[in-house]
Amino acid sequence: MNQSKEQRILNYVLQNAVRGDPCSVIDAIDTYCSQKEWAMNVGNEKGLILDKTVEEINPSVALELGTYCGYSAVRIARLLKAGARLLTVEFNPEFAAIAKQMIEFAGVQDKVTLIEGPSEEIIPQLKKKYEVDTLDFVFVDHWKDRYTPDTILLQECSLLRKGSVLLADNIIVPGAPEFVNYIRNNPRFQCTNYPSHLEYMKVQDAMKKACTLQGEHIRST
Ligand SMILES: O=C(CSCCNC(=O)c1cc(-c2ccc(F)cc2)cc(O)c1O)c1ccc(O)c(O)c1
Ligand SMILES: [Mg+2]
Repeated sequence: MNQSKEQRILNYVLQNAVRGDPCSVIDAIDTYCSQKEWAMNVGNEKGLILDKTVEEINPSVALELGTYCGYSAVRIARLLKAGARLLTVEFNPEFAAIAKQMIEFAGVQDKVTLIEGPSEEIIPQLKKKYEVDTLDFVFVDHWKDRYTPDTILLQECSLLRKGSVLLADNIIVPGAPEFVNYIRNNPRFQCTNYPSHLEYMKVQDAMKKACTLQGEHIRST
C-alpha cells in the first residue's frame, strides 16, 4: 500500500533530523515541504510569529487545536519552561499517529499530551479529565469552520481567564471569515493582525492574536 504524504514527511525527518533535537525536526519538515511536497504545517514564516507569541506569554498550560504532523506542537513545546505543558488535539487518527512519532523523535513528549478526537468533545473534558484550570495560550489551527464555535465553547467551559491569548492561523487562506467577524466585534477580546504568507508559498495569509480582556462572562447587572 503506497505511503501517505504525512508518512513520507515523517520518514524524511527520521532520516534527516537528529533525534532529541526539535530544531532539526522543524528544519527537516520545512525543507521537505518547501522542496518536495507542500503540506499544511504552519511553516517557518508564520512559525516565527508563533514562536514570538509563545515566548511573550511563556505559558504554563497551552492548547493546540489541529496537530496534523506535530510541526507546531514541536515548535511550541521546545519553547516551554520546565513543568509547562502543551495539550494538542487531532481528529484524524492517521495524522495523530504520525504526530505522536514526530513529537517523540523530537524529544518533547514529556511536555506534550496528544489527544485524538473531535475538539468539540475534547474541550469540555479539559478541566476534569486533563486537570486544566485555565489556558494561558491557545493555538487555533484546525478546521476553519470550528474556530468560532470552539472559541465560544472554551469560554462556556470557563477555560479562558483575563489575559488568555488565542493565536489563529489561516485568517486569509483557507480563511476564517466568521471567526474574524466574531472576534473583531467581541468586546471581550483585543485583537492584533499579523500579515504573513501561506506556508511554503508566496500567497498572502495572516494570523490573528486575540487577548481575553475578561475571563468569566460578566453579566451586566
Ligand atoms: O486535517 C484535518 C482537519 S484539521 C486541518 C485544518 N487545517 C487546514 O485545513 C489548513 C489548510 C491549509 C490550506 C489547504 C489548502 C490550500 F490550498 C491552502 C491552505 C493551510 C493550513 O495552514 C491549514 O491549517 C482532517 C481531520 C480529519 C479528517 O478525516 C481529515 O481528512 C482531515
Ligand atoms: Mg494552518
